[in-house]
Amino acid sequence: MGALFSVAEIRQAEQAAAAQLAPGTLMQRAGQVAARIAIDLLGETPAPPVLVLAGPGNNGGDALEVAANLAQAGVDVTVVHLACVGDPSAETAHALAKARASTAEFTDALPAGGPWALVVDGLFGIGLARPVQGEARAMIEAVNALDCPVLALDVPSGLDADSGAVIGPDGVAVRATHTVTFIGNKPGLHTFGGRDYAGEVLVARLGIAEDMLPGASVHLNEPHLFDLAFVARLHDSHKGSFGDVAVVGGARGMAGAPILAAKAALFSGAGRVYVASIDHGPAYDNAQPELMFRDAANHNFDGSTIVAGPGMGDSATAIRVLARALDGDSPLVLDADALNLIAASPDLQSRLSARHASSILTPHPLEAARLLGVTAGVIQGDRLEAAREIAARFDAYVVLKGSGTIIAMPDGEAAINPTGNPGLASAGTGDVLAGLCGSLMAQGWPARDAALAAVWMHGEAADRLVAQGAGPIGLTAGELPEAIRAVLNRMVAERPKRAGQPQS
Ligand SMILES: NC(=O)C1=CN([C@@H]2O[C@H](COP(=O)(O)OP(=O)(O)OC[C@H]3O[C@@H](n4cnc5c(N)ncnc54)[C@H](O)[C@@H]3O)[C@@H](O)[C@H]2O)[C@@H](O)CC1
Ligand SMILES: Nc1ncnc2c1ncn2[C@@H]1O[C@H](COP(=O)(O)OP(=O)(O)O)[C@@H](O)[C@H]1O
Ligand SMILES: [K+]
Repeated sequence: MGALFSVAEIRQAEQAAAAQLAPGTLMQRAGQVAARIAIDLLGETPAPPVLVLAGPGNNGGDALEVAANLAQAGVDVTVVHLACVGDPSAETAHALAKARASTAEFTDALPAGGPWALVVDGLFGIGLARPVQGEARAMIEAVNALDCPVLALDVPSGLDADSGAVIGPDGVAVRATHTVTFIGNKPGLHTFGGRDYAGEVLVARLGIAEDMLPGASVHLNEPHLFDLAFVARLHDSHKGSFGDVAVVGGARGMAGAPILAAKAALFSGAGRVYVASIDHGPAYDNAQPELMFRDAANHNFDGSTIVAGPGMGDSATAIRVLARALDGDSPLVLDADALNLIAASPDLQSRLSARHASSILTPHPLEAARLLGVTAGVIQGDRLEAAREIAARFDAYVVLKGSGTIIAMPDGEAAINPTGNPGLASAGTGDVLAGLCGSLMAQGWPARDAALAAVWMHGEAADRLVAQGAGPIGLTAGELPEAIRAVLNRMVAERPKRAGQPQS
């Protein structure tokens, strides 16, 4: 469930399956299933024509199969086919002959006409090797200017199915409303540009047996991955049963960031929440008087889960307190300035690598870039690989934030998060996520489950707020903790009653 496969893994499965089938079977199945989806998308509306774009390779072959199937179903179809330089594959040649023999109308250039009821994008799939240029590029730009549903076959043309990056320094890709992806789901449809370019993703296995695909090391982040960690509360419990969280941060001028993290910890069930301020912090927070304020330099963190970084700054005190936190045996969440300080200090890096207790690192792409000594562009170019590299380097759980957040485990497993929306793109939402991660660990959750669940619930909370009209425009970080509380309580209530300590 939710497995994601690299292009190399899909290619292997495709070859193994094709060897056992009559030539062209997989392409015909792809054409049939995509045509059915196209007909569903057309709905009841009679008959503006469907435009099918067929590229030079086998993705184009799929598109030609779709065109033939749609024509056979009585749909008015126009096909633009970009012929390949050499000979097409035998199955593509066969699909071309079939489409030519159908009622589908072929034209050489993108017709100026329309309106189209639907565009089917079969220009390029997983075989795209370089940036799209020339005629195909002009077609993609024209399709992106249309206001109709677009069904991409396998992958939106121009998108890298492994990474979610548009191929090329100045590349273009089709912005689809729907993508039917073949054989197995692909990571690039769910992270970085993937969510914007792929739209709704449907997986068509093409009848390929599960055992033809390798065991996946990457999955969509779904509740079944962290289900066992949800526990109902016993009546016979007290605040000490649910752990202490200490948020370390709040240098001068940045006192709000740790308060947001602390509020998230409080609203997600931590028993006691402290804000340990780097500079002299407030005595208390009028809006959240449950929070206890301490001076970080003198605070004893023993027994607390530490969330270090929100608004922490780079003072000598910040470095000293961070070194102490890294050396201790408390579970630790490292965010924001804590990550920047670690990136700049080989000494702090070795303290992090040497930890025995769990650490969750929550970098955004620029913080990840600093940790690896590269640019944010390099990180975004392969988010999965970047998150895994940081996890391996520091033997830690890594949450690489952004659209399609990656959660990478030190053992190489990874997940891509499907919840959340651009309402989260505002200051402070990352502080809330860090506080939530810390709170779940303080309540006894293993770091893996805490990272997966925190990211999922944080996004789900934002999605619920948007559904209520509180975003995406103008959604504030301060609104998230209450929405997260609702998500968390619902998750616990909906699951089989399991009281006591979380299990994994
Ligand atoms: N062979 C089969 O039986 C099956 C093929 N399938 C489809 O086949 C696709 C993969 O097919 P291919 O390997 O032929 O690859 P694609 O069709 O994705 O693209 C490769 C073709 O595009 C050309 N090309 C690559 N980059 C280009 C660029 N920037 N500008 C212009 N031309 C460029 C190549 O020379 C080649 O002709 C999958 O994505 C899937 O849609 C699936 O239906 C599964 C079954
Ligand atoms: N476009 C988006 N879609 C989904 N999630 C997003 C988007 N933009 C930001 N987020 C999420 O919002 C949070 C932002 O965190 P961060 O960049 O650290 O901000 P800050 O430091 O201001 O709190 C992360 O959880 C990130 O994954
Ligand atoms: K495509």
